Amino acid sequence: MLFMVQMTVKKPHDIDPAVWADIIAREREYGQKFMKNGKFPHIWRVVGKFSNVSIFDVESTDELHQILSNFPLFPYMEMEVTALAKHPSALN
Ligand SMILES: O=C(O)C[C@H]1C=CC(=O)O1
Repeated sequence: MLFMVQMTVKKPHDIDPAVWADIIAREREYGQKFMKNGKFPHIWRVVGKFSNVSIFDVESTDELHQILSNFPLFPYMEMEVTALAKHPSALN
């Protein structure tokens, strides 16, 4: 099942820079684990925003929720999830 997820980061203005840097480092490591195993094949930056558009390829909505809710940045992100279906004009 394919999902498009837009994640928008809401950085607390008063967060300790070292704490934030640690969260960002753990976020990268956690996300790249799913990029390597094929469950998170795309991530794109939304130009001009601290936001991304990502594609997840998972078995179920429960699996997607499990992955998303364990992102270290989860408490600091708004997420919009869109289920994707094959387009009839798609060549592959
Ligand atoms: O920088 C971001 O857009 C936040 C974030 C969410 C997943 C990831 O790898 O980074």
